[in-house]
Amino acid sequence: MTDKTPAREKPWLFRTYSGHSSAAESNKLFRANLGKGQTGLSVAFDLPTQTGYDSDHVLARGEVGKVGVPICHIGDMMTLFQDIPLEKMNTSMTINAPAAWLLSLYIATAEKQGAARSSLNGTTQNDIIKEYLSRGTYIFGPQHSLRLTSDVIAFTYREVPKWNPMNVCSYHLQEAGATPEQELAFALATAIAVLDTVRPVVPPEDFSVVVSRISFFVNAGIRFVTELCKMRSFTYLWDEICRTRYGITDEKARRFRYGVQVNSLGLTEPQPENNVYRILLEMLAVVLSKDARARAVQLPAWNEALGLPREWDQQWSLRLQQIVAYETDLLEFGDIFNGSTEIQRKVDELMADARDELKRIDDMGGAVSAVESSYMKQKLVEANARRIGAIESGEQIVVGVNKWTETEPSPLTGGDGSILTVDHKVEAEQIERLKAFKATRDQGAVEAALAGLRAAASEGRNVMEPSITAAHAGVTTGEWAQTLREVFGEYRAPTGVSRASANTKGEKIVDVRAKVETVSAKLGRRVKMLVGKPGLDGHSNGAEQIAVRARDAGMEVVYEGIRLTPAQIVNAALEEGVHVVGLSILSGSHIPLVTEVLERMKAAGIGDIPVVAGGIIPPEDEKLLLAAGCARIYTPKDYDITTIMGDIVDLVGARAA
Ligand SMILES: CC(C)(COP(=O)(O)OP(=O)(O)OC[C@H]1O[C@@H](n2cnc3c(N)ncnc32)[C@H](O)[C@@H]1OP(=O)(O)O)[C@@H](O)C(=O)NCCC(=O)NCCSC(=O)CCC(=O)O
Repeated sequence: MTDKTPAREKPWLFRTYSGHSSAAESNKLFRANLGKGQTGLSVAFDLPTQTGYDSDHVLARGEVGKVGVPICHIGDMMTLFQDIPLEKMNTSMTINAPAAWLLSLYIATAEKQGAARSSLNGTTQNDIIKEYLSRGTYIFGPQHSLRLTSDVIAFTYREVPKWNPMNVCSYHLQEAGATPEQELAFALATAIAVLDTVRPVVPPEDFSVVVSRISFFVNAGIRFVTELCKMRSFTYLWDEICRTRYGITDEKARRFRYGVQVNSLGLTEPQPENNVYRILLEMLAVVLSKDARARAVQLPAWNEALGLPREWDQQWSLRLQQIVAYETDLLEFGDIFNGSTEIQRKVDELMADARDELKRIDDMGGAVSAVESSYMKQKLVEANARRIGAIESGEQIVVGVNKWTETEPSPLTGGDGSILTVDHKVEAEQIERLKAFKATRDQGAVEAALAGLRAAASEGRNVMEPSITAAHAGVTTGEWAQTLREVFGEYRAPTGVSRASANTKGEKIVDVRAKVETVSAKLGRRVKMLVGKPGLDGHSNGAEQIAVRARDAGMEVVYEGIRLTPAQIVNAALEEGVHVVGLSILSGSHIPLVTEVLERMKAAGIGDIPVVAGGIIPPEDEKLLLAAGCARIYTPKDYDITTIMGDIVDLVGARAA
């Protein structure tokens, strides 16, 4: 270093998406991560918490503490942030349908720590539109959900002014297969739907501040030059929308502020060490251009396609960010792409396509109509089908997957313990703690708080203050959500599968179609497959692609969407008279859920119908499931769906014979 070393920009926030098992375990993990130089926290909640159920609910079975931390009440939240002063932290909470509730617990916890609401920094994800399209943790219908989002926004801009009440997410759309143009258009259409909902409920003079608090959560895939251009396009388009649609004159209020997690969909199970390169390239897309730089980054771990990452795996990802920020000279430069005609050409192209798509959605009546009519979902299912088709045909190269698959044995993945496994005991222990907590509550205060919440929800008043009162009174996550379920009702989003066409090409699908005809002739009716998603996991891409391809192969397909109980799936198999059942589970709860389906099928007298399962299933679990009676297991390495279809028809054919 010399005297001439230029001043460095402040780096973005460093986070890792973490949380599992229990509040106490997750607190330990948070403090360890902060000790390693992480500058913010990103909380992963388990699926029961994300869908508004307490750990002792029947639907929570097998899911407690799996993909995140279970938070049932203020006691759990206080444990989660024990010895972490919230007034000094910048916390992201990936919470959507019950965002108002988890924010209330967070505020109540801060208040117990002696911190003022106004000091809090952070983000509640709170983007329900993409839950219908991709993540699947919605509870209520679009109108009621947007009203809750709008309540959070209208509350925070006054009471918690540094809080980001929502992150409009294009991240999960890319995980569902979205093209860069779709990511731009669908996310911006979502932001418009939210602002159009909140505009009438805030005084006009406050609207510019409200707009300035809208922030985004974006993805970055491996085509990193296009992704870099996508980020620049987002910045220009958001500025344009704020100016022209909302008349925002303050330039600062129009800034495109975004956080990032880079792509998980493209991480490979074969030769997983190569994912480190992918993650670095993807990160460059969001940090290289200063004028469109991410303000917060979290990176997936190299082994995410294998299972849950361990602390060391997360540390390796954090170190990658630190090397880019502190060892390279990146932060010493202004924008290194301004003036590049090639970059601008691509940006203009992306913006033109995104504007066309935005106009189409606007003409349909906006993002909510485009969800309800299943337009957006169908487009995503089709885009993902094209992506998978290109990998199958070899048109899109994925190193180690469809090319250069030969490999030396990896020293990183050998033996047990190369991924994190959550102890099965955590569920029972969490339920015990919940029982003990409930026993200490003032029941009168709980009931009064729930009555206050119900009244606010049904009378159209902001639910935030009553929710904070409920948090202090010891109301649980399940009680809060159940009260609102009773007022708003529940919702099932369109699957987008019935109208999506796959149009698979190549000889292999022609062979499978012929096989389906032969087996159907033998059966005397068309081969019929049930595609089921048991449990609370809402990541439905796999199930959708199987359903679409099975239909393309000539099968009749029953797919009723996410979050079904094993009992409902077995009922559907009986009623629909299917010949094969395919189950998809990505949350790690495959053992209890698949075995329950198998047992119930036996009990219902249809135990001879073949059951196949797909998901992130480690080899040891694969053995257990095959021993329990599962006919086939598919994991991310089985990327060729047409081959899977061939396999499935063979299974049905063998049974028919
Ligand atoms: C978008 C942000 C980063 C905004 O955060 P903050 O409010 O803390 O930041 P900020 O104050 O807006 O910005 C920080 C600094 O950058 C400056 N700044 C911001 N935007 C700027 C811009 N466009 N141009 C120039 N400067 C800018 C600000 O003035 C400020 O500077 P000064 O400091 O000088 O004032 C946030 O919402 C966030 O962290 N989002 C990501 C959340 C996340 O990680 N979610 C994980 C989801 S995990 C997930 O979904 C996993 C997958 C799954 O579960 O399915």
